[in-house]
Amino acid sequence: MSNTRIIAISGGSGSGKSLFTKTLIAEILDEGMDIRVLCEDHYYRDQTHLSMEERLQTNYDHPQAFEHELLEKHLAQLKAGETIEYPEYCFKTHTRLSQSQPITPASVIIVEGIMLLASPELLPYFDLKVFIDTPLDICLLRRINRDVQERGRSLQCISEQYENTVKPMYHKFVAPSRFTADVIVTQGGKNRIALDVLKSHIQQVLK
Ligand SMILES: Nc1ncnc2c1ncn2[C@@H]1O[C@H](COP(=O)(O)OP(=O)(O)O)[C@@H](O)[C@H]1O
Ligand SMILES: Nc1ccn([C@@H]2O[C@H](COP(=O)(O)O)[C@@H](O)[C@H]2O)c(=O)n1
Repeated sequence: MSNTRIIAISGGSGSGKSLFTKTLIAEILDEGMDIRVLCEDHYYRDQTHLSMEERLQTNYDHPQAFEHELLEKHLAQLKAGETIEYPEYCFKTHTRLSQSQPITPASVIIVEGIMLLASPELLPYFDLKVFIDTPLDICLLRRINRDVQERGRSLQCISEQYENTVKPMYHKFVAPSRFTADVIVTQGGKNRIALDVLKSHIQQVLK
């Protein structure tokens, strides 16, 4: 049986999943531990066959927007001690890139993403499920800054997407998925006590 432990970190867009995960990973790697991180965003479906206009119509906040079949396969492979080819995704073109990156197995794998806990097919892979619970207005403010600076979006495009898909899908899929979590974290990516709790859990697992 595999000793690999998979930790899922979920929550709304802008809730602080990436910051929480990056902080955790940096501190754990500093201590020389064996850990990898996967981001659900890399598993958005490829859309190279669609026009830009069609890509802009896609609902990126629905579980079907992700190729969860591939993520599931990769989690099974990592558990089985196999190396995976981790896809790359571009938020500016809304497509998957042609290159991928090999990721070798490790004792602990952290996966972060909005729909992880809303996807029943993925739940059996997770040994620990964490939900970052941040009020939606704070998520939106953070998302505006990030999407303008890093994802090449205009304010108009951000507000239309928020009204049409991000907000309704958050209420339909993401918010209810918190009830599947083992741990709920408030205050986003800067919750020092939650980071310490997760770190000591991982240290226990790796003993
Ligand atoms: N507790 C926090 N306080 C202030 N800013 C935060 C906090 N958590 C995250 N952020 C910032 O908010 C933005 C979105 O956070 P991020 O971790 O990328 O969210 P997610 O991965 O959930 O979409 C980033 O610029 C991040 O640095
Ligand atoms: N082509 C895409 C793909 C996704 N999005 C948005 O990204 C959000 C999820 O990523 P986080 O890092 O913020 O968790 C999701 O809410 C999608 O709306 C996009 O805008 N374009």
